[in-house]
Amino acid sequence: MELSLSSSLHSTTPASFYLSTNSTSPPRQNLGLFSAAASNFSSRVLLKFNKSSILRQPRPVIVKSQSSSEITNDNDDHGFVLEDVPHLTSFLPDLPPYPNPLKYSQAYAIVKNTFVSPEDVVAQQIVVQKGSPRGIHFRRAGPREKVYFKPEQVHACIVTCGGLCPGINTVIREIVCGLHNMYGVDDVLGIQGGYRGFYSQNTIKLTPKLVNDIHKRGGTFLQTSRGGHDTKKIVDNIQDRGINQVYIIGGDGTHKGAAAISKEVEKRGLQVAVVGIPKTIDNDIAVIDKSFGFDTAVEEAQRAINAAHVEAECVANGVGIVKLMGRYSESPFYLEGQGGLLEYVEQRLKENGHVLIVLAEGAGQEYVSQSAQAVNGTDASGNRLLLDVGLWLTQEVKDHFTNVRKMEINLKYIDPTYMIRAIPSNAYDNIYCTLLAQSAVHGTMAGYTGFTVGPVNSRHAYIPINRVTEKTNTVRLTDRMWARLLASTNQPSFLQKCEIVRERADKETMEVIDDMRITSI
Ligand SMILES: Nc1ncnc2c1ncn2[C@@H]1O[C@H](COP(=O)(O)OP(=O)(O)O)[C@@H](O)[C@H]1O
Ligand SMILES: O=P(O)(O)OC[C@H]1O[C@](O)(COP(=O)(O)O)[C@@H](O)[C@@H]1O
Ligand SMILES: [Mg+2]
Repeated sequence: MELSLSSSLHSTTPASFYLSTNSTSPPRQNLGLFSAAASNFSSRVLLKFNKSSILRQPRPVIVKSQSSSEITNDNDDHGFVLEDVPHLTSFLPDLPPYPNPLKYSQAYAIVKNTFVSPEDVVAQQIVVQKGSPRGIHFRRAGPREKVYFKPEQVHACIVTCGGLCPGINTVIREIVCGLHNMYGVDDVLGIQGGYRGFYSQNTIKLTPKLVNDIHKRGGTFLQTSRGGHDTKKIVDNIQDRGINQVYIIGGDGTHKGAAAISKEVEKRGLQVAVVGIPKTIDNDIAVIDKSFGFDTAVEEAQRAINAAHVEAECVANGVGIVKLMGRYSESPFYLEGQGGLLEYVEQRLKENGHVLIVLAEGAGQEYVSQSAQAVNGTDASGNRLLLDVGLWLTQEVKDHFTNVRKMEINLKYIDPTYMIRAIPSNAYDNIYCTLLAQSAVHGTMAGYTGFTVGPVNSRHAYIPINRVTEKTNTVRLTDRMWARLLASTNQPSFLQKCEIVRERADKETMEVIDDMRITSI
């Protein structure tokens, strides 16, 4: 049995490490953690349903911000809440609807239920208790009977922002092909180089022929960038070019930018639908089950972990260290003394002859900054710049065993981070990306705007953008998911007693907050 001390790639994970008795098992994915906190709940825009009437109407009727007391007192709908997405008609009431041409498309010719019922919604929580409020729901994604764009009027554009992630090219391809094959839309523009590409780069006309094979390649066909979001310049450009559908592929930062664009579009009263398609290998986007590319990344990470494992077990006192991406890693750990990482590594070496450590790039930053030149900076998008915890840990482990313990070890450090995110997506992610892209196309054609798409409890939904930007998914060390990992790997938590008490207290506080929130729905 080998020790592998790992952090989660899925990092979602605030936790720094996990130990695995089987280094080939992939890190577990984060399954849609409930992310609403009482503090921002009352300020959220909610559409309360009268189920029998409002749902039948194709567009939202009442959108209002409700105080928690209003929510508590309304028992008519058994606590049913729809967190709706904006519709172009909410600020352009005279916009005419048209019959959806989809049923005339080759693909849908024999489909019985072509359109999603306007009454279909997706529940955010599917584990409920008898008598509990019905809770938050999102509109189900999919084609609608009425559309608010004639195909020949559509001037769409696609932009990709932030870090790379397997599957971006599949999403681009499927938006272009979906618009063309399902709706007969021919005018799709690629904005090159991220947000700044709107105002500083050439554009490229995207056709099904041009993008036909791009899903087989890693990266983004359109290039990407960090920083450079200038809402005014971007919307000026959208207006100047006559663009009326904007498909924005990116992570949390990109979605903040998309929200700003959508607001500005509404302020100017433009018929422009803005949709975000959530992307990140960090799998830390709130509400949705899992972000595309994550599955591919986990698979690829295993190759690095396996290699480190082979290297470690084939020598005496072999130590393998693998660093994976995951910016926010908040689980504290310590090196020295009783219960520390070094003591545990030694114990594993004595028991098994080798040890494997997998850590998140965001882990232990406070230690690295003590020994290295602190950068304390941010990248062009405002994300914290990280010091190399892998190199730091490598040095610490070497020093400890060579100089303090006088033990000979054989250490190999592998940093596969950019290799992992630069590969093409696997079959699972390709199917997922196709669904995301087609859902986005149906949503914008139906006139929805300021939304993002993604699976919620396995059903694709239209989610208000602010829901995915207001909070980042993290793995809570006090949740059963983390305990399952510890139970599977038999690793210690590396938390000191006081931290365990603090974590538990946080959990209890969170539970009280959750209770308050549920009561108030
Ligand atoms: N708060 C924000 N408001 C507007 N634009 C933002 C904001 N945060 C990030 N962006 C823009 O979104 C783009 C991508 O953000 P970044 O954080 O690099 O990647 P990701 O979207 O993958 O999280 C960048 O061009 C950045 O300027
Ligand atoms: O070196 P870069 O390009 O800034 O990317 C590093 C970061 O990008 C990521 O892969 C993804 O981050 P985003 O989803 O915010 O783009 C992080 O895991 C990592 O910290
Ligand atoms: Mg991000």
